Amino acid sequence: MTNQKKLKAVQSVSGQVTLPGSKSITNRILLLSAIADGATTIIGPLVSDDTLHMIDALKKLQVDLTQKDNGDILIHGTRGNFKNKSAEIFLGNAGTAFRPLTAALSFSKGQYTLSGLPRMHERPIKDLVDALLQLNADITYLGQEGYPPLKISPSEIMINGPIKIRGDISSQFLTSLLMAMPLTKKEVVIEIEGDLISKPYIDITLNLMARFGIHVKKIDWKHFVIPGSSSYVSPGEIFVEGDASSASYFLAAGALAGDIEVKGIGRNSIQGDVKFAEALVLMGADINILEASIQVTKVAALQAINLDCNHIPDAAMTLAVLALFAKGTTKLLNIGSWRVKETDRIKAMANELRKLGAAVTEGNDFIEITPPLKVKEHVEIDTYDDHRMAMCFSLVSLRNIPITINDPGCVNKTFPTYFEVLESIVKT
Ligand SMILES: O=C(O)C1=C[C@@H](OP(=O)(O)O)[C@@H](O)[C@H](O)C1
Ligand SMILES: C=C(OP(=O)(O)O)C(=O)O
Repeated sequence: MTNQKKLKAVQSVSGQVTLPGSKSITNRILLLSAIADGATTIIGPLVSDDTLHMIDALKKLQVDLTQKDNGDILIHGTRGNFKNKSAEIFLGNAGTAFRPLTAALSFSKGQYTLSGLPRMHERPIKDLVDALLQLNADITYLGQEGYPPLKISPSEIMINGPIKIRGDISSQFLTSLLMAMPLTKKEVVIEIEGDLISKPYIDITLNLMARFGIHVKKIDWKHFVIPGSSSYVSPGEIFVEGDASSASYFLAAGALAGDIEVKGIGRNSIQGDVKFAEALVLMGADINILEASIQVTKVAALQAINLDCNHIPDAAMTLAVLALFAKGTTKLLNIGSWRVKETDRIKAMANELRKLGAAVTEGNDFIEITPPLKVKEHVEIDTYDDHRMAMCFSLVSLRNIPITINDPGCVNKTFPTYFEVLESIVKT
């Protein structure tokens, strides 16, 4: 039987929410700490399915990693030389674990298989593998060509001129290559072929690499120059800021139903998804971005927007649900990558918004939503094993509309305590 979360109609919300750590930052720092020189204490990491897959993988590679009682993680770096030279690694549906490990393990002179959940095996990886093959990496597809699972075998990595990589399906391919390249200790130029999507995630990568001592030169988003003869050095302690994509649900909750302060991200966040706050302002919200928190208050009337969302692909899903309560037709553009994420998110979003009464037009890389006069009550929302579908649609309840979320456990991918935190701001 389907597991369900029945959410009651809620009139208003208020209070403070402390965000869990960022998934993108946690998984990058876990890997960087594991391949750096020295010991790193990671303060405030996210503990969720996606980061546990990275943690388990590193443990399998015999990285000395300790999860402390207070949640911090201590890692003794290997300088890129994993002790275990033969492992079968399962990574669920964690893109931020699968993609970055692919390049790092290709340079590790070991015999590894990388596999995941069936959906991971439908998510493309060819552009990353093609880039690594130019370097003489030995990678073979164990299933369908272009997709996981992968077999990685030992090889002599060779660099002859710039490495070309495509970045129009996922930015995680470039992130993977960037993070692994310093292991070669050679100066390398990475050249982007075609368009690069989700650029702010590359800035997270560059920022964190710099924290570990590698300063990459970015030239017009086309070329990335990685310095030679330097290697990653642990910063000792490193703090994980709150997850900006997770923040979007509570910022939206405030805009829909009350006064909310979201703690854990703020003015100096390194995550592109803080720009979700700007999209909310376009919809009419009153937002105050402070040093370490963001405040939002209920909007009398939300306005529809027409927005290129390429820079905030994850948080943009939250806008699609807000569109149900906005005046006019909302158009979210340049979101083609939604089709190859946890599910085909354009299709899933369109299906479920229609169940609530919205008129939805889907394109290859856009979605257009016109709200109904009255959003339907007691609708059962399917979540497609996509955490963001569950979290986004839970927001409907905050406009006094009871709703049921099917298989709510999918939130474990990035936010295991999501429904408890949501409950904590509900005013009865
Ligand atoms: O690098 C990252 O941490 C991420 C990049 C984005 O993926 P794409 O680059 O595939 O859009 C994003 O959707 C994902 O949740 C996390
Ligand atoms: C796309 C996402 O995840 P992944 O890191 O698996 O790509 C996401 O969290 O929305």
